[in-house]
Amino acid sequence: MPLAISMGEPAGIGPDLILRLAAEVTGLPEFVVYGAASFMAARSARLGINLQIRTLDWPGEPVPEGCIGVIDVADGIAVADRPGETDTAAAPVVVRAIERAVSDVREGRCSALVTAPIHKGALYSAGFTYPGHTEFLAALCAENGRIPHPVMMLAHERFRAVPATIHVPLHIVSKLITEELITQTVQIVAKDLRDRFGAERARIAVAGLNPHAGEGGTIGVEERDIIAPALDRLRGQGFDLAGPLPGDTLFHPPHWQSYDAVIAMYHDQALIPIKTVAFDKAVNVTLGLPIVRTSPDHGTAFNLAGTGQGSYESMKAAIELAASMSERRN
Ligand SMILES: NC(=O)C1=CN([C@@H]2O[C@H](COP(=O)(O)OP(=O)(O)OC[C@H]3O[C@@H](n4cnc5c(N)ncnc54)[C@H](O)[C@@H]3O)[C@@H](O)[C@H]2O)C=CC1
Ligand SMILES: NCC(=O)COP(=O)(O)O
Repeated sequence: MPLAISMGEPAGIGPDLILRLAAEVTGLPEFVVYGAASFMAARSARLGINLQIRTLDWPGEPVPEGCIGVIDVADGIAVADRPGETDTAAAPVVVRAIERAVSDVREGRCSALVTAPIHKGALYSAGFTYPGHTEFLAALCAENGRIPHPVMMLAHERFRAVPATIHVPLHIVSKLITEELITQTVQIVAKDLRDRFGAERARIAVAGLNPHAGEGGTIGVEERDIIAPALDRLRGQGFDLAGPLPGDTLFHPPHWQSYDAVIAMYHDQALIPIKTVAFDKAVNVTLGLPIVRTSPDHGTAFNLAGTGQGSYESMKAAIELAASMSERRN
C-alpha cells in the first residue's frame, strides 16, 4: 500500500522536494501525491525534472517507471506555478489534498500520511480555521463526534521533543497548562512511543513552564500547583517520569539522551532545541491519531521554492519514518 503525500502550499518548497525525491532518490517507500496534477507538471518542468505526472483514479493504481502518481484534487481550479507567491484561489486544493489523503489512509487505501508544508497565513486568509495540520487532522479523524487529542512531536533518532501546547499565543499558555493536559499528553506520548516506536516503557522528562521550573514556587507556581501533582499521579499509575525539570538545562545532550521523549510546555520550548541540532533531519509526527502522520520539520521556505535548492532530507526522513511507523502498527 502506498503512502499518501499531500502536496502542501504550491508557492512553497514542498512540491519541489516531493518531485526531487521521486526523481533523485531510489529505494524510497512507494507513495502517491494528493494535489493538482497540472501544477505538479508545471513545477516539475520549471525544475528541469525528468518525470512524467501520471493522474491516478485510485492510490493503488500501478505507476509506470519514470512517473509520479498524483490523485488530482484540483477539481477545475487552476493552481498557478508561482514560487513564493500565495494565491487564495489555491487554498481549497491545498485543503482538499489533505482531506482526501486522510480519507484514503483511514479507509485503508494508503498506509500513512505525509504532509508537505502548508503556509498557515495563506490558508487563514482563505478562511481556514485550524491553527495547523495537527489540529485539522484531529478534526478529520473525529469518530462519533469525538475529536482525538492530537500531540505534536518533533523527532530525530532518540531526540524527541513534544510541545504540550501547540499553536497558541504565548500569553495564554499558562492558562492552558492543566493537570488534564499534562496527563493526556503523557499518556498519549507513552502509548504511541510503545505502539509506534517500540519503546516498551518510555522514560519521559517533563519541563517546567517558568525559569528554573518555578524555583520552588518563587518564580511561578504552575510547576508546584499543576505539573508536579499531575506527574505524581501518573507515576502512581506506573509511568516512568522525570520532572518538572528546568527547561533551560533539560535539552543539554547528556540530559535529554537519557529519555525517550521530552515534553515541553509550549511550541518554541520544544522546537528550538531540536531544530537547532537537527533542522535538516527532524520529522514532525502527530501522535494520538488513529492514523500515522509525519511531515518535515520545516515550513514552506518561499525563498527556495522553484529553485531546486534546499535540503530534501527532512522530507525524506518523514517519508521513511511514516513507512516504518505504519509497518510497526500493521
Ligand atoms: N508542517 C507545516 O505545514 C509547517 C508549516 N510551516 C509554515 O511555513 C511558513 C514559513 O515558515 P518559516 O517560519 O519561514 O519557516 P521555514 O522553515 O519555511 O523557513 C525558515 C528558514 O529555513 C530555511 N529552510 C526551510 N526549509 C528548508 C530546506 N528544506 N532546506 C534548506 N533550508 C530550508 C528557509 O529558507 C528559511 O531560511 C509559515 O506559514 C509556517 O507556519 C512551518 C513549519 C511547518
Ligand atoms: N512548527 C511546526 C508547525 O508549525 C507544524 O504544524 P502542523 O502544520 O504540522 O500542525
